[in-house]
Order: sequence, then structure tokens, then C-alpha cells
Amino acid sequence: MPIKIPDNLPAAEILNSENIFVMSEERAFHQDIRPLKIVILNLMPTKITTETQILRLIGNSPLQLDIVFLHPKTHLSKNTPYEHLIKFYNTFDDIRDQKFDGMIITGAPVEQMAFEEVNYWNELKEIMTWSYTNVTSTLHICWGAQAGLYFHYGIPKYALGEKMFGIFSHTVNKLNVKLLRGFDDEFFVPHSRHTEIRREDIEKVPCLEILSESIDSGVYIVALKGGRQVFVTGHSEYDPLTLKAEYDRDISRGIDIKVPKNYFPSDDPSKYPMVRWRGHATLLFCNWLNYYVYQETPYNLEQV
Ligand SMILES: CC(=O)SCCNC(=O)CCNC(=O)[C@H](O)C(C)(C)COP(=O)(O)OP(=O)(O)OC[C@H]1O[C@@H](n2cnc3c(N)ncnc32)[C@H](O)[C@@H]1OP(=O)(O)O
Ligand SMILES: N[C@@H](CCO)C(=O)O
Repeated sequence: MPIKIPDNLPAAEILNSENIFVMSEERAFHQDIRPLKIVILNLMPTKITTETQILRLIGNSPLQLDIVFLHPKTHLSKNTPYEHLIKFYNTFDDIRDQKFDGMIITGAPVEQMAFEEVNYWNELKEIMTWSYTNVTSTLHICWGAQAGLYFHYGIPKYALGEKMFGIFSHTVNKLNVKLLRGFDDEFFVPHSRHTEIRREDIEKVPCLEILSESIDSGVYIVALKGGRQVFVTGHSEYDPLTLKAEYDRDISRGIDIKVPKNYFPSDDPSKYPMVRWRGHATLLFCNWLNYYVYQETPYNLEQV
């Protein structure tokens, strides 16, 4: 949350230059406050796990959030009980006439298919088109980021020779970016994917900026200048044991999968994983909610 201090306090200039959010008395006086409307398009097969992971992060904020869950109506989930979807989820038809402050589009285990082969691709294209005009800021995660970058900007994904699997070190590319406020110089993020997007393709689109990368796992955060869209290639929301569950699943299926890198102490899968990404995950979601959603969204949502 911003610090409200007198406009002319000397600390204001110093803190502003350090990328700390200081709100002037005048701005604070004029700021109207209401709960934020957030829509989560959950494309993961294990929807209940993902709901919990995302809510844990966005719930760690003093803001009141009204959450709406969406699932694609053109895909019948095998792994999430239908009763759960009926009880807690909407489809796009239910909300297409509404406006939202923020939207999160999750990952999905479909990255090895062409986008057009995904059975809800046409529906997703419609939702992503709508998000551009009906949502103040949309955060896309993993496959959701690949899909958004491909649909909005024609950026392709490429198959990797080996799954990017583990916890990787990242750095920030640019100083004084609100989304990156408070990030350490080096921070860690889980990745679990068979495909990648490439810097050279993103650089061809002048309205996009690469905000964070990793020497080992490549591009991490891309944003539309102004913050209306954020694309994140990693899974900072993952629980301590999510990579282990994916690893155990693949081992039990006889798949040739390597131990996730930098995850188990001494790379020994019998040991409990070391969590080194929770602080980063919390900050990323808080910063997005605060600076790209709350501070930018109009009080009257119809003006989005
Ligand atoms: C790159 C990223 O975004 S990573 C994020 C994805 N990560 C994860 O999903 C991790 C957790 N998931 C898993 O462990 C596995 O997917 C499991 C165990 C839930 C199921 O795996 P499997 O039994 O091998 O595959 P299954 O046939 O059930 O399909 C898996 C999912 O792929 C997706 N899928 C598969 N084919 C299609 C298709 N043609 N169109 C759209 N979605 C498809 C679906 O989401 C499907 O699950 P759902 O029907 O519950 O939505
Ligand atoms: N994180 C995914 C990658 C597949 O898209 C999994 O291991 O299931």
C-alpha cells in the first residue's frame, strides 16, 4: 500500500527515487475506494489446487477482492468434478457484459499442441479480445502467457529439447518499474514447461517490454507498456510440493524426466524441497494488484 505523507516532506523525493510508492496528500484525498472485481480464468485441470494457490497470493493484501471464477464452456474438464464447476464457476456468457478491475489467465498443460488444436482456443480468443477492453489489467501465467502473446502479438512458442523444470535464478532488466518494486537483485521462480518464448520475437513488438529474465530459463516477465497486460512464464504460485507431484507423476508413468533443478536439497528427491520463491511470488501478485489494478482502475468500472 502507498504511504501517505505531506507533499513537501523531504523523504518523499528520496523514496520516490528509490521506487517506493508515496502518495501525495492531494491524490489520497481524491481517491475513492471500493472492492476490486477480479476474474480468474482457470484453465488448469486441477482447478481446486490452482484456485487455492492464486487466492493465497492475492489474498495477502489489504484490498477487498470480489472473485469470479471462469472455466471454458467449450471444454469439459476430466480432472475437476463437474459439481465443483457448477457450484463455483461461471462461463464467459455469464460475465461478457461486465467490466473487471483485474483478470488472471492461468497456465494449462496444452503447450505441446498448436494453439489452434486446443479445443477451447476459439473461446479463449474471444475472452482475450474482450479482456483488452473490459479489464484494467490482465495477468497471464505460463501457457496463458504464451497464448496471450501469440494471440495479441503473433509471438510463437518453441519446443525445448528438455523440459525447463526446477527453480531458477532471475534478475530484473529495468529499474523503477512498479511491477518490480521491492524485488531482490536475484530472486527464484519455479518453471515447469516444455516450450519457451524468445527475446528476439518480443523485441520486434515495440509496445512490449521484457521486465525480467533468467540466464537459465530465459524470458520471465513481459508487459505491455502501461501495464494493461502482464505475461509471466513461470509458476511463482506453485506450492512447495507441486514440482515434486509433477516429478513423481512422470516417474510413475515411466517418463524419462530429470530431477527438478535447484529444488530438492542435494538434488535428492527423498528430501523435502527448499522453498525459495514464496517471497517473490507474494510481491509479484501484490505489486500487480496494487499498481496495475487498484491504482489504475477507474472508480466507475464502466469507464474501463
Ligand atoms: C505450461 C503450463 O502452463 S504448465 C501448467 C500445467 N500444469 C499442470 O496442469 C500440472 C498439473 N496437471 C497434471 O498433473 C496432469 O495434467 C493431470 C494429472 C491432471 C492429468 O494428466 P493426464 O491424465 O496425462 O491427461 P488428461 O487426458 O487428463 O488431460 C490433461 C489436461 O490437458 C488438457 N487438454 C488435453 N487435451 C486438450 C485439448 N485438446 N484441448 C484443451 N485441453 C486439453 C486439459 O486441461 C486436460 O485436463 P482437464 O480435462 O481436466 O481440463
Ligand atoms: N507443468 C506441466 C507442464 C506441462 O504443460 C506439468 O508438468 O504437468
